[in-house]
Amino acid sequence: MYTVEGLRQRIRVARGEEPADLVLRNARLVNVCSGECYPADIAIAGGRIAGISEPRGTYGGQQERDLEGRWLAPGLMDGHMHIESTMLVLSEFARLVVPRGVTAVMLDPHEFANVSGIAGIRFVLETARGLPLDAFVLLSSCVPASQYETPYRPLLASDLLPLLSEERVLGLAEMMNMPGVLNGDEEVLAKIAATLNHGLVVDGHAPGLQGRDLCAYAAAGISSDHECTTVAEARERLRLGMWLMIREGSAARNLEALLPLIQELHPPRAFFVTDDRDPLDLLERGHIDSMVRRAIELGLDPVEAIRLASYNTAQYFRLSDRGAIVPGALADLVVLDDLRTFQVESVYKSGQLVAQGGRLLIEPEAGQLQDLSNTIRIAALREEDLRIAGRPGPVAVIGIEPGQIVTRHLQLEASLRDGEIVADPERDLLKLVVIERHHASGRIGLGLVQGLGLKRGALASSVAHDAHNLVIAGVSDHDILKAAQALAAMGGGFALVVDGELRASVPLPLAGLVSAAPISELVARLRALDEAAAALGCTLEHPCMTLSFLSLSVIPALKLTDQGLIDVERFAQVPLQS
Ligand code: HPA
Ligand SMILES: [Mn+2]
Repeated sequence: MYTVEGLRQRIRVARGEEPADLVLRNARLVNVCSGECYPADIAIAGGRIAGISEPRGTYGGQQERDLEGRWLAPGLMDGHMHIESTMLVLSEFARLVVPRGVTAVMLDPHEFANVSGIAGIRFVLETARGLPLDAFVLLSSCVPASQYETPYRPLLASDLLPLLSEERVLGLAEMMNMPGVLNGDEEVLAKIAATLNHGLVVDGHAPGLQGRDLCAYAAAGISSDHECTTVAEARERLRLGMWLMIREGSAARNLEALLPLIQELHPPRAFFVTDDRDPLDLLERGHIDSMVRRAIELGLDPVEAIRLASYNTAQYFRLSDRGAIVPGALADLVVLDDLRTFQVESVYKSGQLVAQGGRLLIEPEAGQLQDLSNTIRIAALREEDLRIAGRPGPVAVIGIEPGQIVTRHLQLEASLRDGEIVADPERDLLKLVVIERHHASGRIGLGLVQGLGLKRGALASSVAHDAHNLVIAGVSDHDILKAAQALAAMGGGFALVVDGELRASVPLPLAGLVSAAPISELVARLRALDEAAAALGCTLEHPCMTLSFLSLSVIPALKLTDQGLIDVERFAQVPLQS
């Protein structure tokens, strides 16, 4: 909020007519606007940068700090992420990433929106207050992701319209419904038009789109894409004036493949995003800081790497008062012991020292956690509800691709017992079920999956993109049922059941997606579950992450939802045996 008084103070401080609140002396300023690094003093007033002078210059301040020649960079920003993938509430997320230099994130809360509708989006807006980082929201554009998934309730343009005026809302989130755009779907275009009329941005999600369809997608006002996996795709989008979001998530990792294009074109319309980082990855690899570090390791100029994680992101979202160390900008600053390895010594948010030596110095407000618990509502189920009648011959099987969210569409010989299709652990064929959990309808999708490796028991998750019904893979119907009941009792999360007993679990009681627990506790339980699953033959490093994407009906090739088996390439529901 600008005031006459605030502007007047900044002018007088910049002219040296009154002391700054804080002067950072003897810095090596990383200037993302000019592309240079040079010695400077920085005068800060009212949380913003007032003036910049030669080192040991004439600015004086109420507080002064000699940075002793350390580098000073703008605060880092993540231009597209889902807080739900971290399984943390925003206050715990901030505790982890602010000491790494992150001062702003742009969130798409579509997981919360699928489970709790508008209340889910408002939950994120509420818990974004009082944090030492700025959490912005882009409104979830595709709830449900497709007509083949059943969320708590669909979100219409009329639902989103009131939120477009919220201060922290920057636009419409990833428009996954490409057919809806190209076919001129009324609801889809109404959401886009309302967003553009508010002067806000519309994020894209256009894997594989090209040529005239990509032109049409861009002509509809969609201005970015984070789904590029090749230089050719990225180049085509840059040529059309779209902004290139370079993604490095826990599963989808595109930085290394796309960096040669950045080194060739140095495009101003590109910036870093993580999309989905799980808590283990956040702890072990880091956040956007790890992308800056990796890009520099791969040969990118450090100033350009930092610009891709700060200034460019701010420019895309039309946030002209952040992303660079220039007069008038927010004093969101990162002090670095080393530029090339991006070793953070301390972090300032709006001119306040908020982190030093890897620790947060202020206690983030947890925010009132609106009641997003008790969101698992399933009907009373019996083992006979899980039975699959079958006959000898081929059956459709979802083939897991380790480390990917895409799957293969397999046709394998069915294993039968008494006229029923059953799991066959010797062939790594498990039964896969998706149980509708929003309205206790009793609807169940039934299928088979290969690639988990589990030889006994059942693994269950209430994180099941995007509608987040319960997805469970298991050897016996008894354990599958017990695992569903265990999830309901926890209010959601992950559960591993063997011989009817709960062997390991990770409670995620907020919407069945997130926990308010500290990351250390969450990571300990995730690791214990991974180890217990490995002891039962599981071959994937993080099986629950993989399990959670087996129901996503917009990512190829074969997926299972509460409505049944979905051939994503044909975009049609298909039988197990044709
Ligand atoms: N991550 C999480 N949710 C999603 C994605 C994704 O990549 N695509 C569609 N929904
Ligand atoms: Mn999702």
